[in-house]
Amino acid sequence: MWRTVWGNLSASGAREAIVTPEYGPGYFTGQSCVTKEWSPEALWAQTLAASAHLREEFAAWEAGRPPTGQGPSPALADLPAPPPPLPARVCTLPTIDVSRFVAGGAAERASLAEEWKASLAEEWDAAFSGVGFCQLVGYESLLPASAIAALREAATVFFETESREVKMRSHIDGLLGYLAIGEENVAATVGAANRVADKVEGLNFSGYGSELNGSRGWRSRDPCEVPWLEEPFARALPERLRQAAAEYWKAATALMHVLLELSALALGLEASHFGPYYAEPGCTLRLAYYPPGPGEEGQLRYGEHTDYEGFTILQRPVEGGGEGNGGLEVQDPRTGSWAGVPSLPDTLTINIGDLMARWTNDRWRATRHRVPAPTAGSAAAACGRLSLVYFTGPNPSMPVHCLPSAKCDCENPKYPSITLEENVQAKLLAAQRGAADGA
Ligand SMILES: O=C(O)CCC(=O)C(=O)O
Ligand SMILES: [Fe+2]
Repeated sequence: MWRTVWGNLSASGAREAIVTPEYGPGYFTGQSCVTKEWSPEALWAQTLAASAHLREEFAAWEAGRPPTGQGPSPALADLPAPPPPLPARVCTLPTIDVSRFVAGGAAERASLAEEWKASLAEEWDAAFSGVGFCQLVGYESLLPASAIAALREAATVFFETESREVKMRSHIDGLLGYLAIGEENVAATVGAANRVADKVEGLNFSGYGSELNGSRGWRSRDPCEVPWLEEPFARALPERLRQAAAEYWKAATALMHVLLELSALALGLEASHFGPYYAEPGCTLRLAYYPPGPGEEGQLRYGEHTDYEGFTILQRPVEGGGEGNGGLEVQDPRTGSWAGVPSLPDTLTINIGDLMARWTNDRWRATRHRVPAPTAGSAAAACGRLSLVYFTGPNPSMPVHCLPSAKCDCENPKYPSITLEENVQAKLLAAQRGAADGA
């Protein structure tokens, strides 16, 4: 957990010095974490060399005494420039094959060999306790390639050929429905707003309204129905896209329920543990279209962030993960360096959101990720990129607190209970504040 030991290091341009038991001390600037390009060793050396005061604060923190909050330290003005950023790397995530697990219904899953299930559950737990991401294969019996292809095709036609006027018929409030370029600066949700808003267009389908757009609650009485199907913003979409999104929603929801059973087993809980929380789940399907071109100086396709909810089911185009190709990158939380994540055909990427990290008492990790701009003139910059992002989450108004599992150290919960709605709203407010001060 990050701890602030001393705020307002204004002499160095940093706002906070932070110390973590795992990664050592470092600095946050007003807009982004400069520590992310520094190795823990370099940070440690720089910090200690730069400020005797900070050293005292760190010692106080280690000894359990409160920080003095005094400052600024003149020595910090002389901080040497950080070392150059580490080159981006390509990282391979654990690949998990769920074909046997998803093949039948709950009864078939219950009859699978316990040893085999335990080993699958262990892989699942290890992926999310480690990097916080995995690549999923063998899911097609629930989310068939045809549902993916139909939605990719209809969404590509929408984003690439419809006029702004047609798109804006589905615009609501910049949160649900259509989002134009310039409406999101997602890095503001982690206090690292970029100078220029993200170069992305979006189409968000959600089962819930929110206070922010004046309509709260589950939109459908029947949880098997697609809750947003009759909403005016969905009705305003080309019919082929509305239907393709509805088919994808149903299939991805079915996959989510089975992955929740696997998650429960992985955390040492009854397979059905998550059922009541997900009867009217707080899911959002986000279609994200990143137009061609490198963007402006300082502009990303989608800035660094963690997802807000349970786990995310991400369907990406096939991409190599190389530097400058404008695809997904994840951050190594120990060093802050970024690595591209290749995407192979018939593979989904699954990652943990904040709420699930909190629900597991931080056993599972919500890892920062981003989509940088492609290099100017590259083949990647010549094409648009489409992702189908299904954010899964429990009923937005059901409080979640540390899961009753020894694996989550439930005797020592780190956080009070919270609802999905509160968590998401806190992030949105942070984003608004960050966007106002930052970008
Ligand atoms: O487009 C991608 O690969 C990632 C999108 C993403 O991280 C998100 O929508 O939260
Ligand atoms: Fe994300």
